Amino acid sequence: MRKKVTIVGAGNVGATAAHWIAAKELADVVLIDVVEGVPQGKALDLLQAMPIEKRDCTILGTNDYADTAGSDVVVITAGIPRKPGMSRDDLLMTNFKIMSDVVGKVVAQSPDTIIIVVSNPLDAMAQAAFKAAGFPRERVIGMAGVLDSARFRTFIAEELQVSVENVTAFVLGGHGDTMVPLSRYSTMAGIPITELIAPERLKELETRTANGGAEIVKHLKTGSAYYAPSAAAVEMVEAILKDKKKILPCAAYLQGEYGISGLYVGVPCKLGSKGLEKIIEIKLTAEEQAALQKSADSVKELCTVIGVA
Ligand SMILES: NC(=O)c1ccc[n+]([C@@H]2O[C@H](COP(=O)([O-])OP(=O)(O)OC[C@H]3O[C@@H](n4cnc5c(N)ncnc54)[C@H](O)[C@@H]3O)[C@@H](O)[C@H]2O)c1
Ligand SMILES: O=C(O)C[C@H](O)C(=O)O
Repeated sequence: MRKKVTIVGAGNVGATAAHWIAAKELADVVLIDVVEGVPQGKALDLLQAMPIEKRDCTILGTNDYADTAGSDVVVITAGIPRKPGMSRDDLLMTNFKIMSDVVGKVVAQSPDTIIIVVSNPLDAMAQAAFKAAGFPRERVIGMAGVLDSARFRTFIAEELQVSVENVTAFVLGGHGDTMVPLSRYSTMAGIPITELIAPERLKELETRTANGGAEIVKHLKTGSAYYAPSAAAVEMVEAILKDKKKILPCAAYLQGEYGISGLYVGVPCKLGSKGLEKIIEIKLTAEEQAALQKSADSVKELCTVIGVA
């Protein structure tokens, strides 16, 4: 039997995630939204691309959670995106209400599922979903680090004029201005980029990465990025469905790792069929640890505001 993935929110990120899943023939997809007609229309449109793409996936658009029953993975993208001049934190109250509404309905239909949270502000929304779901931390994971690291990898590959396949990078911390691009653990063909790119230039690439979301919002004006974010969420879905044991930076509920407790923060994680299978602890310098702590503090502030700290 094919795997089943539900995507909550049939907007830009949600519909594009459905597209990537179907294009990779990873699973049958259920696309659900509060707006009537939009998930149905987008799902039917995508379904009609399957004969052309030679992919056998069903794609169902719906407003009824009964259709999501028994999902292996649920990706939550429901929520408003930011516009120019806004920070992700400005979305907190609106998206918290949406998250609280959605998670209960998801869990009622798929009590054994693994939830991947995408809605912003990411780490606080992951924490809200975790508390609302009542699942173990292994089954509620936030997507941000894969996207932020992909942005960093893009800029490094451009800088060094090499294939993106040669570049690995890690961005840790919360998905906000305080995220922590870890140049020391980023490589080109195994060579630390700190040996290849001058420190001042590296700093510029780190800053561009940290502002990567805002750079796209400024261009788009009406919303935020969705091609790379949806591809990032689908990389996590694939790692879980195929039990790949893949190490990816994800927002996970820390219980003492990196000296942080009771909070979602981006760290390197091993993803497999059980969801979050391990948190990888890498040695940080005092400066990196302080930056991670600062980032965690800003996540905690948001969690306190919505009462999920
Ligand atoms: N974590 C990340 O790295 C990352 C990256 C990109 C976007 N995002 C976030 O993802 C969210 C979605 O972005 P988008 O560009 O797809 O926005 P969008 O406006 O295109 O889509 C959001 C969809 O959510 C739906 N929705 C609203 N309330 C709902 C509810 N209660 N139940 C079901 N659906 C509901 C809307 O009808 C809409 O179709 C935003 O919060 C955005 O900030 C996060
Ligand atoms: O920037 C945003 O608001 C959307 C997303 O978090 C991103 O980084 O692209």
